[in-house]
Amino acid sequence: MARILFENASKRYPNGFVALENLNLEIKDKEFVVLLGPSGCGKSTTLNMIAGLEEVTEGNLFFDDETVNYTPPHHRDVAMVFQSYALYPHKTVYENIAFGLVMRKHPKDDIDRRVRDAAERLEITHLLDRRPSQLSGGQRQRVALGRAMVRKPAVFLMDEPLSNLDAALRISMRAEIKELHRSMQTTFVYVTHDQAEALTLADRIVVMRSGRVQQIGTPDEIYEHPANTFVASFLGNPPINYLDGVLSVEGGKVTFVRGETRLDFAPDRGKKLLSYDGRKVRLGIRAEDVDERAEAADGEVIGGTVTSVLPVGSDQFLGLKVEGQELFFRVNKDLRHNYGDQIKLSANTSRLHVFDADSEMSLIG
Ligand SMILES: Nc1ncnc2c1ncn2[C@@H]1O[C@H](COP(=O)(O)OP(=O)(O)OP(=O)(O)O)[C@@H](O)[C@H]1O
Repeated sequence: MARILFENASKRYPNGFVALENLNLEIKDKEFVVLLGPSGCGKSTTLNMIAGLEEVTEGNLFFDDETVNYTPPHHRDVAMVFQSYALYPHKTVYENIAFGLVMRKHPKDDIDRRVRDAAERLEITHLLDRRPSQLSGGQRQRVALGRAMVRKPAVFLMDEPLSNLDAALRISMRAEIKELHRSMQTTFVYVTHDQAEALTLADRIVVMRSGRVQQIGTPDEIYEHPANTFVASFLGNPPINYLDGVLSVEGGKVTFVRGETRLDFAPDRGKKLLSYDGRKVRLGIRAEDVDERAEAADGEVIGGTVTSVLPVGSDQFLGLKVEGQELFFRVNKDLRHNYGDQIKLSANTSRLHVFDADSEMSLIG
């Protein structure tokens, strides 16, 4: 059992740089939490603090009800898988997986049982006598996972474990990591800058920027209700589009206005905006939240000139110049468009996002 709790926790490196500021985060027992954010935002620092590789310089870190601020790594019951795999090159796969248990002086037959059990689950039994140099990247990654698995840790920490793999393997390994979490019934904390990885793996995602948490929530909450433009932009492919304009409220109807473009918010969205008449806002429209109908209703039309048509399998990315700004949408590939065409798309107004123009915080939560 392991619940992890950061309470007002900060990390100041010896050179004075504050890599993490006032983190308050509870990771529940058996939860799969993904720390997501751009390079340098403090993800690895947070993970290393859980592992005990970095000290908490302010605040507290608890495992269950005990402070572990000063508990050394080997007393924390955590196992960590790194991006680099960190395998011993001169040891066989078997010896690599067994290493942690040998160091802890486990009985030989127990070690053998655990190594073979992990190898079987990871489908690498036939590789047990090989050395790391004789393995593919995906196989090395499995060995690194096996080494962590045999320890049966209370907390499993992973720092970008898939980023050295090619795209196809990354997707299949994601499924394996998810299955591993299900079968191990252990707390997982996973670091990545890859939004797709976070959305597929996490029970909850912690979005970070410059050492500060931006939002904590389920993948759905983060995607559907981004707290600010940073979070909104970080998830979505192609990224969310923005148009700056003003809100107009008339007779209970809330409309976004920018030049000729007028979009009426669907009532459920609009009711949260009734007090914002005249407010300068940044409208967010996700790439997939448009469709093409013969007649888009008034208050739903996004019209513009086609600037690019990029097929991506069953869909296409469509560049559209709207009010002097280039927006990108994802539409069905069967829609035929050419560069320079004047077209009208219909916005799904129940899914529009709206942010304050200055603070960039969501106005609809
Ligand atoms: N030992 C250190 N001394 C000073 N600053 C450090 C040290 N280690 C990391 N930093 C800084 O702290 C910030 C956070 O680093 P961290 O490794 O946690 O980022 P990250 O989000 O994991 O990034 P990446 O995805 O690139 O690994 C960075 O700006 C980094 O330069």
